[in-house]
Amino acid sequence: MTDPTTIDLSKDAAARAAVALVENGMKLGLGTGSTAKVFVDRLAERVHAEGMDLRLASTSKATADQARSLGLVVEELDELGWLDLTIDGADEVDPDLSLIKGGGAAHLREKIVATASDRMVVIADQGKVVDRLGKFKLPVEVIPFGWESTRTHIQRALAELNMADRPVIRRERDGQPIRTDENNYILDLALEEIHDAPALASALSAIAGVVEHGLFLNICNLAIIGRPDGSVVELRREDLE
Ligand SMILES: O=C(CO)[C@H](O)[C@H](O)COP(=O)(O)O
Repeated sequence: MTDPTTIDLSKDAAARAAVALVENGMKLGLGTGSTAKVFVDRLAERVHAEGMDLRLASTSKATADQARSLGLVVEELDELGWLDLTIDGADEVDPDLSLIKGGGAAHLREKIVATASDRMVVIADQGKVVDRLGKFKLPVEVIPFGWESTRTHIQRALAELNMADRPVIRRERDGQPIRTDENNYILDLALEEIHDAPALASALSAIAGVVEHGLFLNICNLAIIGRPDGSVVELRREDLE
């Protein structure tokens, strides 16, 4: 576990390294979360300092608002078509560059944007690197209509994979279910260890009412892991192949 006092330095190191990957003229996807927020801050500094010409799409309303507040122009993904690069955070990164995302309830748009990009780069602190996915609760975005039936289907699917859990609906402080940018609910799955992520991903995707789960498999090309001393470690997909 990373010491919380050093996390911001780690995030800043990862964000700065990611900003260095951005080239003038790129179409760029902006992620969501506290690490992505640092990246957008650093990106805006570089864009203004160098007069860079970028076209940007966002994975959430929150990031779009932040970027616009910093003087960046954010367009709809469909106006840009295909992106060169998306830079985003993650909740867990394993040695195969498989990810859990959705801690910020944005994984649906995050997955759409990342998979509409030539490359996805993850930025994170060391605390996100795990040997096996699953300690972080796996978020699953579901349609509000019939969500309790959807939860029952998820529970049955987990049982068939020898995983036991009763998914918990994510709530706001006032007790209301949180709503995603697409107005859906989030169910969080406390699985502890995911032994067969592709099987779990397929099982979840096959359930009516599930919009998207937070497993990102074979999507991330590079993970930049920031360290408190300002250095970074890079985990690359090419090194795995
Ligand atoms: O998936 C996400 C949002 O849905 C975030 O990228 C993930 O939760 C990491 O966030 P942070 O950088 O704040 O730890």
